[in-house]
Parts: sequence; C-alpha cells; structure tokens
Amino acid sequence: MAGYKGRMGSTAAQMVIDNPDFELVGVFDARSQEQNLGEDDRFKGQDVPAFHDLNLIKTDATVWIDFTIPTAVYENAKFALNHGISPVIGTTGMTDEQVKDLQALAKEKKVGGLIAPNFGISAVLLMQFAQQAAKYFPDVEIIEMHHDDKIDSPSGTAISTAKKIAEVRQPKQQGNPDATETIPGARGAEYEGMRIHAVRLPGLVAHEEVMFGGPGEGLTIRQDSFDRISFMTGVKVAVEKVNQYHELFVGLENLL
Ligand SMILES: NC(=O)C1=CN([C@@H]2O[C@H](COP(=O)(O)OP(=O)(O)OC[C@H]3O[C@@H](n4cnc5c(N)ncnc54)[C@H](OP(=O)(O)O)[C@@H]3O)[C@@H](O)[C@H]2O)C=CC1
Ligand SMILES: O=C(O)C1=N[C@H](C(=O)O)C[C@H](O)C1
Repeated sequence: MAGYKGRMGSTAAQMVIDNPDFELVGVFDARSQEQNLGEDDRFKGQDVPAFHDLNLIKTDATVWIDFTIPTAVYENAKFALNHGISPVIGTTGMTDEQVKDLQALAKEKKVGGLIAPNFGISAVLLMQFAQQAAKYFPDVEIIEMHHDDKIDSPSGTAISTAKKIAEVRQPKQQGNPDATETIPGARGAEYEGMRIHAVRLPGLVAHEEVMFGGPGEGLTIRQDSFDRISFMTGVKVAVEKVNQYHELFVGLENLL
C-alpha cells in the first residue's frame, strides 16, 4: 500500500485489513520514519513493515496499491511491474507517455495491472453516460469539484471524461470565435475544444458535472463522492481480479 499515510492510502489500507481475503504485507510512504504500520496511531496493533525507499523494499506482495502523488507513481508502478507485482493505481497525473510505457512493460513482464482515475461506480457510470450523450451534444463543459488539498488539476476523472467524449466527438471549438477573456483563464482549460473547469473548496470530497448544450435544451450529468469509502468497492474488485490478467488496463470498467 503506497501512500498509506494519506487520505486515500489510509482508507485503502483499512479496507485491506478489514477484508479476510486480503493480507496487508507492507506499506510504503516516502517521508514517514515509521518502521511498522503499527506505529501509526490509526493502525495500533497492526504488525506490517513500513518502507520509505523504493530500492529497499523486500516483499512477497502480489498487488501494489498506489494512492501517492503524480511525481512518484510512475516509478512506483515500474518497480511493481519489474518485480512481478500487479499495480492497482489510483494516483492521477501521469502523462499519456508514462501510461503507455507502463502498458508496454506490463505486456513484456506478463503482469496484470490497472490504472483507474476513479474507483467510484458513480464516476465510472458518469463517464459512460457522458460518452453516450456526446454523440448527440458536441458542445460540452466539464466541471470537476474537489477538496482544496488536491494538488493536480484538472482531475484525472475530468481528463478521462474528456478523452471518452473525444472518442465520439469531432474536435470542435465551442462558443464565440471572437470571444475574449477579461481575466485570463476565465473559460477554463481546453481539450479538443471542450472546456474543463476545476473547483477547489474545503468541505468538498470529489464531484463532477458534465454539461451539454444544444438548441433550446441542455443535459447535465452529475456524480458525487461524499466519502472516500465510495472508492473502496472499486479498489476491492481491482485487487481481487487484477492478477487474472497479463496487461495493464486503464479504467475500472475493464474489470467490471
Ligand atoms: N482513482 C481514484 O478513485 C482516486 C484517486 N485519487 C488520487 O490519489 C492520489 C492521492 O490522493 P490523496 O490520498 O487525497 O492524497 P494525500 O496527499 O492525502 O496522500 C498522498 C500520500 O502519498 C505519499 N507519498 C508522497 N510521495 C510518495 C512516494 N514517493 N511514495 C509513496 N508515497 C508517497 C504522501 O506522503 P507524505 O504526506 O509524507 O508526502 C501522502 O501520504 C491523488 O493522485 C488523487 O488524485 C484520490 C481519490 C480517489
Ligand atoms: O484527489 C482526489 O480526491 C480525487 N482524485 C481523482 C481524480 O483526480 O479524478 C479521483 C477522485 O475524483 C478523487
């Protein structure tokens, strides 16, 4: 469990501990000085080795769960694949090239893995519904909303949503071609003509709206994660199934 000190990593570590079919055999966090998970007040009584240096990890783990940071996840996933450990990656922010590299490595090593920008069922369905709607409504704006500790934007879920829409939509510049921004950035990020907006506020967890517009009508699709427990069903499914495969999938829907 890489990132076990964090919001998602600690939630996922608890899910693994609580599941009689799983065994938590190690935790990894770059900055923590703990030698054992049990030193963390949230996990008193646990006896699980804690690692802090990728190169010093010795483990018989079969699955590597990663909820870390965008600048660390690629090397973490490469380590896992090179050691025959199936990565279950929730961490967002990798480049398309990094993902392609990991997929090639997984094929070479014949190790199954999953990168899922969102393990929430509501988010997986939102992305599928948005792709369906985009066939009829090419004008779309994505508004993702998260807690104000999130470091990356737009969210991996919003980027994944835009990519799924782009699969069924011709690139199209939206709005007035002569439009100007009185304040730079007012129209948000742009992806193949679509606009993506990132809201960061305390009190939020993870939410996304996809707004479509057409002549005289509109369609809004929304998903909400009110608690990080919402991601755990997807993580559990991924941990149970990923070893059955010999390639690295992108998107939880590939395992559902
Ligand atoms: N796919 C999904 O369903 C979801 C994905 N996410 C993604 O998960 C990631 C983590 O989110 P969140 O838990 O909120 O973030 P946090 O900042 O709470 O947790 C990140 C953790 O990673 C640790 N870390 C940093 N560098 C390394 C490293 N090199 N190796 C191991 N651990 C490291 C941090 O340690 P330290 O604090 O000591 O620096 C921290 O404990 C983000 O990319 C987010 O987008 C979040 C929710 C759902
Ligand atoms: O940082 C978060 O919290 C989340 N990040 C993921 C993303 O970037 O899409 C998934 C979810 O939205 C929560």
